[in-house]
Amino acid sequence: MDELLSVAEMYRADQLAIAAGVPGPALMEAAGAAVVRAVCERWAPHPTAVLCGPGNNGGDGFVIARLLLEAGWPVRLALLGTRSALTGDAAVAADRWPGPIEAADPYILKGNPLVIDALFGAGLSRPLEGHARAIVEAMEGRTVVAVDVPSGLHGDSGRVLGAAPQAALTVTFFRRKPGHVLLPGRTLCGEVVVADIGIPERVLDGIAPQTAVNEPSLWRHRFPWPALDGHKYARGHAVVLGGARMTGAARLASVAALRAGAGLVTIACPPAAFPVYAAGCASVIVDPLEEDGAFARLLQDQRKNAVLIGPGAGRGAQTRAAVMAALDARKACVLDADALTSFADSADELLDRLDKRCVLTPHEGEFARLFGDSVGMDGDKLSRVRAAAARSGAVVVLKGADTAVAAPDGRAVVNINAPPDLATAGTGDVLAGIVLGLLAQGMDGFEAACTAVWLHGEAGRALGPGLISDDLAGALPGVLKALKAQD
Ligand SMILES: NC(=O)C1=CN([C@@H]2O[C@H](COP(=O)(O)OP(=O)(O)OC[C@H]3O[C@@H](n4cnc5c(N)ncnc54)[C@H](OP(=O)(O)O)[C@@H]3O)[C@@H](O)[C@H]2O)[C@@H](O)CC1
Ligand SMILES: [K+]
Repeated sequence: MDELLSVAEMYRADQLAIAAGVPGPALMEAAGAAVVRAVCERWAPHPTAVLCGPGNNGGDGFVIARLLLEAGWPVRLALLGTRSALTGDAAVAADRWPGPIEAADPYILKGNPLVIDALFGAGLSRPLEGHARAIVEAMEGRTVVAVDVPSGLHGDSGRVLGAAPQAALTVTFFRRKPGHVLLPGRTLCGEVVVADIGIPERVLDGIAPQTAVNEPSLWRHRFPWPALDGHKYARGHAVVLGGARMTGAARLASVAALRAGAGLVTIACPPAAFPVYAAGCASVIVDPLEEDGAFARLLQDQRKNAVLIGPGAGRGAQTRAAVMAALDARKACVLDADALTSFADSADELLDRLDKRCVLTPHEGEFARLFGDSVGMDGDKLSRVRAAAARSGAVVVLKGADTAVAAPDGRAVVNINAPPDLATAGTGDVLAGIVLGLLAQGMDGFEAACTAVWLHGEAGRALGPGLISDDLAGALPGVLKALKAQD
């Protein structure tokens, strides 16, 4: 599993490693050596400027400078702050640096050296200002290797505090932090290498990380592959509420639910729209809702076990009533788009009714409308999605290029396989449909959401540039086949 450790958890990992008998200076030496290894694998000896900060990130810098010098590289080292202010492991590392210590001024970057950015790492505590900021800004346009994180990037949030350089390579230690995968951090890090510095894996038992990169090892063992003696009803009967006008959305979702493995999919729609839906995918059942209350009656069929409401549903009382009918019927639910926005003025009415079999799939705008009052929009993506899941009791998928998924019990993942080509109309409807198809097959809400987000990203990658949302479901069989081959 690819855990993501918060800054606090990373400090705890260091402490537990030291308590287990790995000396702090050995960790710093290993960290520096790992950076040098990664640098030497990518560049030939090259004039290099190592910029060291006042803490242990700077200590890593002193180790790096010494090892590069020993390897025959032309190295200059500059320190932000004074040598006498260095303490602990960083002071030990500085003692072992045989060369001069220059002041960290932009002039040290003259001649365009390779820059090793060891100014600030996990200990960044406030926005960069003044001198620190000036030296970070002077790195712009140069080849930067970041130690742990690009200085100024916060390891928990992925946000820039003041300024941060664009790195070509970031070498971090033991495990990545959320800031390496959340935007804009992920972009600023460039290539990320995770180095083993001798922290024993078992320290994770004492940390019990709740955050991970979304990858198949988290949920593959629960994927509902059809059984040889199964029949279609064993694979669930999913229902999609179709709207009167924006009919494409429900059609995209229904096909995606089928491709994700649902045994049957029904679109329930206004009678006037029946011809449009019926002319769609032949594998989808279309059921016109002839009279008031017809949707609730349709859901009385116990075999219909999962419901999607939102894509193209229209905003307002009718959609709110449909959501309440699905919740009253105790179905597994996916609520997306208009189903979320319809509760913008009465968020608590919805949030008080949800449970962990409900999956909400908002983008940032929908999230703001539903959770703006309870959770707020100031926190980073991971904190907000976690708070939203805790508030609602539901699984929340906060979409974007760095989609994050949280369960009400505190678990969360960040998804990293989605290509930018997925930023096109209708792809959210497909995602909601995949979640629906997995819920119908009995997957639990959090696992269904994580699986769906990953499958959606892989389908996007398989198609690449030029993809439109109509293509995505058709790419799922190839993605599923490759996933199955990993078993
Ligand atoms: N055993 C270990 O622990 C290992 C740790 N390792 C390495 O240690 C790094 C963490 O080291 P760290 O905790 O010393 O923090 P670090 O990032 O160097 O910064 C702290 C200093 O910066 C200062 N400062 C902060 N923000 C500032 C600002 N905006 N503007 C100006 N100053 C600011 C802050 O000042 P203060 O907030 O105290 O006033 C303090 O002086 C980690 O990223 C990894 O590289 C590896 O060697 C593996 C083993
Ligand atoms: K750094």
